[in-house]
Amino acid sequence: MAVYTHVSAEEMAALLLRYDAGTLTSAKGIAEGVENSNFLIDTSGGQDGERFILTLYEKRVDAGDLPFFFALLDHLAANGVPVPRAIRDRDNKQLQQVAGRPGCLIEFLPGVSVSHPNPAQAHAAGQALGQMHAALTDFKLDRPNTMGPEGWHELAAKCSGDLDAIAPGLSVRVTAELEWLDGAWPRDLPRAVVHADLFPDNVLMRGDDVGGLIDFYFACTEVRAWDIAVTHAAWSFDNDGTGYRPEIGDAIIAGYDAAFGLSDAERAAFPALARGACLRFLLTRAWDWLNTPAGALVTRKDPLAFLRRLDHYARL
Ligand SMILES: Nc1ncnc2c1ncn2[C@@H]1O[C@H](COP(=O)(O)OP(=O)(O)OP(=O)(O)O)[C@@H](O)[C@H]1O
Ligand SMILES: N[C@@H](CCO)C(=O)O
Repeated sequence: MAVYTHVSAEEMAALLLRYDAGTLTSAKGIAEGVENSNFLIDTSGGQDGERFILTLYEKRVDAGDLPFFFALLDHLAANGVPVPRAIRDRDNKQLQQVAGRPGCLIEFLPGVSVSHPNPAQAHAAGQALGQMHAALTDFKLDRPNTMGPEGWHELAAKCSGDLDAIAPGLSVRVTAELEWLDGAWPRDLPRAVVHADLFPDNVLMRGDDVGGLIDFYFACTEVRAWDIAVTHAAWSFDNDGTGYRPEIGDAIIAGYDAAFGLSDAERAAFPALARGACLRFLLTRAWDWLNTPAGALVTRKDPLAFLRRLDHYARL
């Protein structure tokens, strides 16, 4: 369960006083996620009550980047992409301090995250990613990718020999992969702001349709086709990283093609982009595996599930 910071009912009630959102009727910590603390908040607002998400930013989110993320969500929502906006309080402020941390009240979107997507859902997710990229072609802000090629080197150096405690030989494998990616990374492809973390748990489905895209806190300026590689790697395998599901991978690409499309150069670079995606999640999961505080209410994610995906893309 991702709740790193406890927020008392009194603190939540006091926060709600800043908004035209009614008074607190219930609050629950949300089980999913590993990065931030999230709470489901119900209030007496509206005709039949209103529902919100309260997010407290932890770990990898730098509070200085929050204005970028909020502007991105506002831009996407204004262009018809189903994303949750950060709500403005009566003073027009989106960013708050809650229980000593940066936090924000966010629109609640209906839908569920699927853990074993079907091809229609994968097609819809690929299409939603393409629509998001289309809507971002005129988005003017930039944010460097802290989880890009340079970040992988830094993270690998910080984990160093401890990687072998996760799996014997992992350290050598990561070093070899970094070297390969240094040579193969396609630096000349078009760059844009990308989501960079569009896992199934960040897509809220309503049946086979996309009801919402959430969790933009790794969004950054990067090779745009990296986003489709991340999404492909995240969706197209069983959760433990075995069993590539070609019908899912193909549906993701087909959905994306229908909404935005990949150039020949982007298609040619796909194996390298996908290997970079796998290394990114292997390394962040490995770091978390080795460093999650014992008392945190969080379920660590398996780094080796992305080593197995990496093996798949390396065979292409
Ligand atoms: N705007 C929203 N509307 C509805 N549910 C939401 C919303 N934002 C978050 N959630 C719920 O909270 C869960 C955790 O949110 P989120 O994925 O943003 O957390 P995180 O810790 O940043 O996760 P991750 O590990 O994927 O980076 C989601 O899986 C979803 O169930
Ligand atoms: N989506 C990521 C967590 C965010 O870095 C993972 O599953 O490892």
